[in-house]
Amino acid sequence: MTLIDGKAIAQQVRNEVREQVAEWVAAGHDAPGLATVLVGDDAASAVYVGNKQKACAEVAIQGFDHRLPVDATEDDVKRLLHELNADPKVSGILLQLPPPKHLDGPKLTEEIAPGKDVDGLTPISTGLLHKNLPGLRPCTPLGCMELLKRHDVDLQGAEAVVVGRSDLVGKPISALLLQANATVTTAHSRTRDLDEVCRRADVLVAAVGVAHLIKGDWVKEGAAVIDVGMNRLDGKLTGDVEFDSAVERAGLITPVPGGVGPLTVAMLLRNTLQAAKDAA
Ligand SMILES: NC(=O)C1=CN([C@@H]2O[C@H](COP(=O)(O)OP(=O)(O)OC[C@H]3O[C@@H](n4cnc5c(N)ncnc54)[C@H](OP(=O)(O)O)[C@@H]3O)[C@@H](O)[C@H]2O)C=CC1
Ligand SMILES: Nc1nc(=O)c2c([nH]1)NC[C@@H]1CN(c3ccc(C(=O)N[C@@H](CCC(=O)O)C(=O)O)cc3)C=[N+]21
Repeated sequence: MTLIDGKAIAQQVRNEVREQVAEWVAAGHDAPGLATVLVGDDAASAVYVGNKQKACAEVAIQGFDHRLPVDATEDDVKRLLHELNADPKVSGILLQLPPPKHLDGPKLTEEIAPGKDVDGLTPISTGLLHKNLPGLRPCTPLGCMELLKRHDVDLQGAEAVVVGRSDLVGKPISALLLQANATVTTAHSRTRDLDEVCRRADVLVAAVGVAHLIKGDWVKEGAAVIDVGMNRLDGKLTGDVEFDSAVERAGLITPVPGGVGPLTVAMLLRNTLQAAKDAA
């Protein structure tokens, strides 16, 4: 059994991005810029945004940290997003989700210019993904693929099961696995016999948000298990997979924390550099 070290792989990716940013700047271009937009004062979201800004600084991407009050209106957010769309120093824009309840996150996301959509969540980016055309892909799904790639997991003809079908995670992961020639099943809350479906998986991705939903004996012997879930259980961060029992059967598995999470941030940096290059 191999434990996937997400922190170490994320560090490798960040080192690569730092070198590529340095080359880009040395060639006479402006440093790429990432604008994060946080509406309200949700503590967890503030931590995530803070991590993203720190990661930018580390690779010499310019960070623009925008905070709007919890009572900001739809027009306030749209106005800021439009300003950022027009600002040549801003290569990428990330609207932290979810916003306060009175705002519609997916609808506001649509205001982001497709070329600056480093989260890969606008309908244009989604369309490009599903047509396998060049574009910006969502960061967490990219991070999952990077982990599989760096561990040489053969996806050709592999049985992949993704549990979860959200626009942010489940659906785009399924699309990327399909493009990599896996045979993909996307399971969700209405899926019958979820345990049996999971047992088929050579590659099992859990993106649900229910602590320890996926039991150890649902894991096929030797499978690669990617746990995207981030759940608080008894004050501790834990995944969607019952790790202690799954580890007995998996060939390869991500821990939570220290698995997919760090890759999400690293892929955001890579996307920001890509956006800057595509805009030049
Ligand atoms: N590591 C990282 O970087 C990131 C981690 N996350 C984490 O990933 C998890 C998923 O996030 P997200 O996709 O946004 O969550 P959503 O709540 O948007 O989607 C959850 C999905 O899981 C399905 N589901 C819910 N309950 C069950 C069940 N009992 N059995 C089978 N399927 C079920 C839902 O099905 P249905 O569609 O039928 O309702 C839905 O498709 C969360 O824990 C989140 O915190 C999210 C983003 C990044
Ligand atoms: N527009 C938008 N884009 C996102 O990508 C987005 C979002 N909104 N809203 C919320 C989710 C969640 N998310 C995480 C990113 C990194 C970690 C992460 O770095 N986790 C670390 C440490 C976590 C900790 O210790 O608290 C780990 O797993 O090791 C977790 C979760 C991005 N999201």
